[in-house]
Amino acid sequence: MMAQYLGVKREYPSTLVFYRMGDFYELFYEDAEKAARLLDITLTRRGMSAGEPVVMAGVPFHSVEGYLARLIKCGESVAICEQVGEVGATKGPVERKVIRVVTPGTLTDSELLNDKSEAVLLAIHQGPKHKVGLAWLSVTQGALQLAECDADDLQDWVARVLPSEILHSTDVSPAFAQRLQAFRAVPIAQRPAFQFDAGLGQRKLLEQMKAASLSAWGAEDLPCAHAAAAALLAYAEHTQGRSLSHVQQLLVVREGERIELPPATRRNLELVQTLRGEDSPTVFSLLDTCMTGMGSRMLKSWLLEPLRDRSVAQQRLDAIGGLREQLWQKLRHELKGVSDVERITARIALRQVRPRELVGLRYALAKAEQLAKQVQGLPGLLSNVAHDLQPPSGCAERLAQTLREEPAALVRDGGVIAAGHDGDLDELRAIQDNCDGFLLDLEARERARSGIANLRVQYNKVHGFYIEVTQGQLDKVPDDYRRRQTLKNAERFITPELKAFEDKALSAQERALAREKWLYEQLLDALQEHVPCLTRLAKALATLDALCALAERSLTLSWCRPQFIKEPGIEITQGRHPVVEARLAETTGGAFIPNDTRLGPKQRMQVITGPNMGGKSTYMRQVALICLLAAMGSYVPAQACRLGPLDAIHTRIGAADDLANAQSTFMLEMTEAAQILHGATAQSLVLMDEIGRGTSTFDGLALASGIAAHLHDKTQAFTLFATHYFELTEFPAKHHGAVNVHVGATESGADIVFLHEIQPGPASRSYGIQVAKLAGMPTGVVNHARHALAALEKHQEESREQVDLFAPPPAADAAAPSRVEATLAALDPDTLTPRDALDALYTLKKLIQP
Ligand SMILES: Nc1ncnc2c1ncn2[C@@H]1O[C@H](COP(=O)(O)OP(=O)(O)OP(=O)(O)O)[C@@H](O)[C@H]1O
Repeated sequence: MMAQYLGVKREYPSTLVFYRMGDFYELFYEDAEKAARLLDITLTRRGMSAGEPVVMAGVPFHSVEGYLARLIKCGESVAICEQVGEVGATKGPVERKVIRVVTPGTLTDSELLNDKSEAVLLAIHQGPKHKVGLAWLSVTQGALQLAECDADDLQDWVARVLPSEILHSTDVSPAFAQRLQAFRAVPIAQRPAFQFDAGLGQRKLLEQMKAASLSAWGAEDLPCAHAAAAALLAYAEHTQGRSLSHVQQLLVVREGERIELPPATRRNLELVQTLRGEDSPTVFSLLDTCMTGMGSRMLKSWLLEPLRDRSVAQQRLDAIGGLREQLWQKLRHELKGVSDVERITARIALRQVRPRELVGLRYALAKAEQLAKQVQGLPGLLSNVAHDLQPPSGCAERLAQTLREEPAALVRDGGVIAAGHDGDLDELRAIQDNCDGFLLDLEARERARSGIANLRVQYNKVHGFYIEVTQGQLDKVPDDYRRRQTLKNAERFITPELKAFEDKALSAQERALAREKWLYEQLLDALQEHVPCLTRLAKALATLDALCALAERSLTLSWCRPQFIKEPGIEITQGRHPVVEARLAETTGGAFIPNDTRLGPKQRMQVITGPNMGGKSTYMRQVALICLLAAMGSYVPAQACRLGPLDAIHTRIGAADDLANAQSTFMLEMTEAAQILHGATAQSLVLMDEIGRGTSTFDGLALASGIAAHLHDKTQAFTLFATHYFELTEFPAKHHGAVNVHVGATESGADIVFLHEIQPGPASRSYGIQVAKLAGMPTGVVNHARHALAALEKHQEESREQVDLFAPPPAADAAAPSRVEATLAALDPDTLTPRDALDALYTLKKLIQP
C-alpha cells in the first residue's frame, strides 16, 4: 500500500495528498506533519516502511469539506485520491486514483466557496518586448477572459482581476520573477514552460469555444494571452479531472474600455473592504441587498468594473427606473431562496453536482419561469432578462421525474432516485421493502414447524440472516437447520430457504445502489445539453437580482437618477457620502450635511481647506463615489447629478506604511502621486488629500504646489485638492481653472463646531489645537501649544518674505553643442563628393568612439 501511495505522491510533489482508506483520508510523512500543524489534528506513527515508522494523520471523509476549506484558506492545494477499483478485485491494495485536485483558484464545491465572491485562477505569461499575456477564469462562472498588457501595468491588472491563485511558467527572467514577488500573498503554482505556448493556446481556445476562428470575440491576435490561456486551461482541467465543457464564454478585456480604478482608489474609497481590511461598512456592503449569491457577485463586478461607454449604465438605469415604479418588491420576494444556478450549472458540467443541488435547481427553474412572466413585456434590458429566464424545455420535468423530493445527500448512500422512474430499481427496492414481511412470516412458520416458541429470525452485518434458538430448545431443531454460530446461551442456524432469501436480499440492495448510480449518471448526461441555456438563465437571475437590489437601495436611501452628458464636467446637487451617511444614521442618528460640487472645463480644480475633522476627506470621496455609482448604472446619493465622460478615478489619500515592501510613508505617497501624474488625463477625476505632509514643511509645501500646478496646467484633470498648507490658497489667484473652497467651522467659546458644509473661498484659519483639545489632549499640552502657536505666527509675520510658490522653474541651460553636432553642422552635403562624404562619415564615427 505504501508503494501505491508513494507512486501517487510522486505525481503530486507539492500538493497535499488525501489518500482514501475506509472512512478516512490519510496523509503521510511530510504531508501529515504539515496537515497536523495547519489543521491541529493528531499525528500518529504506525507500522514500518523502508525501516522507518510511517508518520500519518487522517481526517474523516464525511467532514472533509471543513478541513479542505481551512487548508485552502492557508493557500494549500489538495489532491483527492479515491478508491476506484472493486475491493478484492485484484491482489494487494484496491486501485486508487486522484480524481481531482482542490486548489484555491479552481474551487467548485459550494461548501468551500464564499457565495458573494468568485474563486479566480489567473495565468500570467511573460511575452517578448515587455509584453505580458493574461488569461483568467472562474471555473464556476464558466467565463474565460483574456488581456495583454505592458509589464509595468501588471500590478494594476492583477489588482483588478483579484485572483485566488496565480499560475506562471517556471522559466521567467529574473526581472520578471522580481515583479511576480509583488503577488506573493496570493497562492502561486508554477507550471512547466512548454505549457505556455501560443499555438497550443489558440488551438485549445478554438476547441473550447467550438469555433473555427476567434475573430468573433476579437481574440485572434493575442499570442501572449493565448500562451497564458494554454496553461490556464491545462491546469483547470487537471484539477477537475475532466474538460470544462461549460466554459463557453470568452471575453477580451482591452485597455481603455473600463474606467480605471487603481488599487489605491479601490482601497481609499473602501469599495469592498474597509481600510482595516473588514468586509463592512463598505460601499459594497451598503449596496448589496441582493437575495442570491449570484446577484451579489454580479453587483460586485458592476461596482469594480465600470465601463467608460455609458450605454450599459444607461440601460441599467432605465431598468431600475422601471422596477422602482412597481415590480421590485414582488420580484425580490420571488428571488428569495433561489438556489445558486450558476454554480450548480458548473457542477453539472463537471459532473460533481449533488442530488439536493439538483432539487434546488428544479425549484429555481420554476421560479425563473414565474419571474419571466412578470418581467415579460418590459422594455430594454429587462426584455433580454425575460427571454433568458425561460428554462430549457423538459429540464425541470426530467428532474422532477428522476429525483426524490428529498433525496439523500450523496448518491452512494442510495435513496436519490424517485419511485416510479425506473422499473428495475422499483423491483429491487420492493425486494428490500418486502424483507420485513418475509422474515416475520418465516419466523411464524418455523415456530409452528419446530414447536420452538421463542425462535427468532434475525440479521447482523457480520453473519447475515440467521435463526436463533436458545440452549434449552436445541433438541427440537429440525434436521435441515445448519449451524452458523455458537453463543453462550444460544445457537444460530441457517436454512436453505433463509440462505436463498439472504442472497436475493443482499444482492438486491447492492444492485439497487448500482442502478441508482447509473440512473444518476444518465441524468447528468441528459443535463449536459442544457448547460449553455442554464448559464444564460443564471446570468439573467443574477442581473434581475442586482437590478432589484439597486432599485430597493435607491428608494430606501433616497437616491436620484444621474444624467450623463457629453460635455466634460461633474455637477452634483446636494451630494452625500452614502456610507458615512448610513453610519451616522445608525450611530448618532445625526443628519449628513449634503454638499454641491461643480467642476467643468473652466473650473477644473478645487483647493479645499478647513479644520481636521471638518469633512474634507468625506466630501472628496463622496464626489468620487457618486461618479462611480453612476458609471456602474446605479442611482446616486444626491438630489441631482449631471456627469460628463470619465476615464479614471485616481486617489491619493492618507498614508499607511508599506513595511512589507520596504517603502516609507513618504516614499509611498510620492510613488502614488507620481503614478497619478503620469496616468491621469483631462477626463480623469483626481483626489489629492494632504499631499506632502509626510516630509518637512518646506519640502512638502514645495512639492504640493508643484503637483497642483502640474495637475492644473498639464494634466487638466478634474481635481479635488485638500490641503493644510495655507499658502496653497493663493494658488487659484494665478490659476484660473482652480477655486478655493473650505469646510465651514465656527468657534463657540474655546471649542469648535464643525458645519461640514463646503463654502466658497479659503478657510480663515486652522483649528488644529481645538481639534486636539476635543480629542482629549491634556490641558497643559493644549495651553503650551496655544502659546507656541502665537509665538510662531508672530515670528512669521515679521520675517515673511514674498515667495512665489507657483513661478515656473527657469528653463534648463541650453547645453553647448557636442563635437559631433558641431562637425555635422559644418558639413554641406550638396558640395561633398562621394569620396568626401565617406571620409566625413569616418570622421564622425571616430568622434563618437571613446
Ligand atoms: N457632510 C457631513 N455631514 C455630517 N458629518 C460629516 C460630514 N462630513 C464629515 N462628517 C463627519 O466628520 C468626520 C470627519 O470627516 P473627515 O474625515 O472627512 O474630515 P477631514 O476634514 O478629512 O479630517 P482630516 O483632515 O483630519 O483628515 C466624519 O467621520 C463624519 O463623521
